Amino acid sequence: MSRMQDDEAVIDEWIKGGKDAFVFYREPGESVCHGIRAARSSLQSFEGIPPLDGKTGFVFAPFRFGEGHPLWLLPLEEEIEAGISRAACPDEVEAPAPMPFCGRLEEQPSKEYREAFRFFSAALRAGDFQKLVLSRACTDAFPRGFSWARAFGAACRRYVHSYVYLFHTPQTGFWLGATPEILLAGGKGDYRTVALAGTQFLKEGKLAGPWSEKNIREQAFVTEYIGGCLRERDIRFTVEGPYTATAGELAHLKTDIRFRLSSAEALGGLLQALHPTPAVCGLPKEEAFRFILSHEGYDRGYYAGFLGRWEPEGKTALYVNLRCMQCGEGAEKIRLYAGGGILPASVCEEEWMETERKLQTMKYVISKGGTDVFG
Ligand SMILES: C=C(O[C@H]1C=CC=C(C(=O)O)[C@@H]1O)C(=O)O
Repeated sequence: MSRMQDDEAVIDEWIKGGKDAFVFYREPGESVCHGIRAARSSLQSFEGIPPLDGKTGFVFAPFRFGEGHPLWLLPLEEEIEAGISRAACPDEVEAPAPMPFCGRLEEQPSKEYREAFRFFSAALRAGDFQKLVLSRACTDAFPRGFSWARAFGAACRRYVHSYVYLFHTPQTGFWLGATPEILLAGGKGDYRTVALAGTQFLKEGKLAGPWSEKNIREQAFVTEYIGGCLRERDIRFTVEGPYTATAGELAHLKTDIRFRLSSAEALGGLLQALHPTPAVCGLPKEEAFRFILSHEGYDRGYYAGFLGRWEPEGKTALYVNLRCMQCGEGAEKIRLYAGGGILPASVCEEEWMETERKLQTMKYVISKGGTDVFG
């Protein structure tokens, strides 16, 4: 593994170098980022999780397999480490420095969102589901002089508690995200996952009030589901939480769940059971998954999928693909994604505003990726 100086310079070099596929990622709290690149010919794609057994690499998986969204596996052929370049301005540091709003918050839900919400809400009130996650996508223009490398650097500096990544293949185009949610991480038999749900917006770095019943219930569903998955497999676990965890200008309720796995083979089966968690799907899971595919009204693609290092005999660190954006090869606009958990008592306008706030995570990064930076 070679060592280099500055993340933005390396990323620029890799993009210009024309290598087919690469990823840069920065683990929460780390001060270095890691890069992996591979030629198109050594990229592998699979239609599900089971083929991952016995393999290693960097995984990029969709919410739903099929429909032109396979799981991509980048072999660990060429790896580097790079330092994160320093903050150019003070707002590029997570709270307490307030984040400037990037564009207007759209207060009125779109027609499509309202319609989908109506369906989701009716099914919840009829008692068909305990919880459903409704999400949406929107587009944004590239600012002048936009650079993926600069955007990645800004995300690393701003979202220090999140997993930040920039992924590219010719088939997927660019994806960039800053996610607060671990799906499955660990090594040498010791693993952990989290139950993350419920959202509040921070005011000057602090919670605006106590957590509502709705948020507490929404998060407890996730903890219960994960606990059930582990119990079914006779895996003993410990639980810590829920406690408040921050992600940029947002706060969530989080429970840490730790356990031991005696064999590396068990990891694939557990991953299959965990994905998609009720933090991005709903309960009961299979029915909620089908309901989302039929009624959400758009294709999530790799949003709410998962990504990260997959080394069952070494270190595995997979995250849920939240607070992310994408640009297909040659496309002129960026597509951003956000969603939120809905319960029977949820209010359309409030849920919409939650997605607006979540979208700010990437809107900030987009604006920082341009040459006309504000702040
Ligand atoms: C689905 C998303 O967030 C999940 C993770 C944390 C809090 C959530 C919530 O409050 O609804 C969601 O479950 C998203 O950011 O798109």
